[in-house]
Amino acid sequence: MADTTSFPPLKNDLILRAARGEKTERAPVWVMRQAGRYLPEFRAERVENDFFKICRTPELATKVTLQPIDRYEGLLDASIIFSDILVIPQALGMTVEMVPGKGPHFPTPLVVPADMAVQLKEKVDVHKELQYVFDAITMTRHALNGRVPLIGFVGAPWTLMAYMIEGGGSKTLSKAKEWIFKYPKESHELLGRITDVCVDFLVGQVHAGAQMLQVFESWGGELGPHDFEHFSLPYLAQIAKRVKAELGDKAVPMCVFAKGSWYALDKLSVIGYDVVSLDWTHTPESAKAITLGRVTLQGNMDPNVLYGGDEAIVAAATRMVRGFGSTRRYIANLGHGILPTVPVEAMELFLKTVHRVGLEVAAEEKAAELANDVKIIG
Ligand SMILES: Cc1c2[nH]c(c1CCC(=O)O)Cc1[nH]c(c(CCC(=O)O)c1C)Cc1[nH]c(c(CCC(=O)O)c1C)Cc1[nH]c(c(C)c1CCC(=O)O)C2
Repeated sequence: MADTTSFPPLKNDLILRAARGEKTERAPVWVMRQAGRYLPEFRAERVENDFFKICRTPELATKVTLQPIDRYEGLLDASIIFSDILVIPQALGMTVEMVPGKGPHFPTPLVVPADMAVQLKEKVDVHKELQYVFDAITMTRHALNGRVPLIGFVGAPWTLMAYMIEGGGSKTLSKAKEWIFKYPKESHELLGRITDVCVDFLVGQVHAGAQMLQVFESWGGELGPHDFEHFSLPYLAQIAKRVKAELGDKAVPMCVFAKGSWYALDKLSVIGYDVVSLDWTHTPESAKAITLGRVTLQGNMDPNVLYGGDEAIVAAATRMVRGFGSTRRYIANLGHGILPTVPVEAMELFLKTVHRVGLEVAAEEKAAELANDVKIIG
């Protein structure tokens, strides 16, 4: 049994403090999909091993999780466990393949509600189906040696339901949407069943060593405001509340990323998450005005800026950190995952710029505070 009781002490807790709303010396930074195909060392690993084999082999998942931490030594303030949101449909009994160059593929997606009874397990024991993720988390926590915190994650119920019905990526999500409009009751049943697995899985990840959690509602923005409120938000809320209740004093900060759901930002800031991750359709000013310090904001540079050359990267990253502010309730990130063909140097420049500007802004804030104190005393 892996040791989940005595992890090495944490040397950099910036992201945890930022998530809890405590002051930080500078904005912490990490990048969604930071372990992945833009890294030559990851591509080399993929020549040897199938995607889900890496996920299921704790030694390999640990190795790949650490690749960006080692390459960008001192520049990343968090690691995220190497896995995929689609391990939950697998745990529910579905077959998912990762087709190189194409993405995920379900050979037998759910077509009509009656398929649920045939294809999905009534009860999922996450310790039986997903113990390999827990083992990877525990092993990675030890291997990280306290350098940065380790983030665990799940896909949100609507996004997972959509994959399970579409059978893979889709431009319109018309099959998944047909379900919510034609079979609303059965859709809620499916969302509820996925939610139960998400909750058990997140709780298990924390017991295994995850120090922060992120819920990916990658297809949130495919739903309009009304449907988001019915088919996404209640399940996101349930996940935060149930995970925190089950963990009690072991609870860790939780982050929600509902890509495209700009209209839901106010509601997302009151459903139990500590952090709301933003895509690039928000300005820092409007996001701050809507959330009013109730949550920490994370994000949100357009990942495509990393194709724009040095000047564009420095300009956009600077604008982002200056806009959000560096020392309170902010975690720097991209507005979605880093893309597979981004040059490794572009990522490095992004991280270095966030550090440099973050420290500058922190120093300016300090100087302004001092000036204010002098005024008050004087
Ligand atoms: C929607 C989604 C998926 N997976 C994920 C999401 C939510 C985030 C988002 O919206 O981008 C989440 C995810 N996927 C992966 C991670 C862990 C690695 C990390 O973030 O550093 C995480 C957090 C590895 C991965 N997941 C996948 C790869 C590439 C697979 C390969 O090597 O062939 C990696 C490194 C495959 C995957 N997995 C998925 C897709 C659509 C694809 C193919 C397209 C793509 O690569 O972006 C589903």
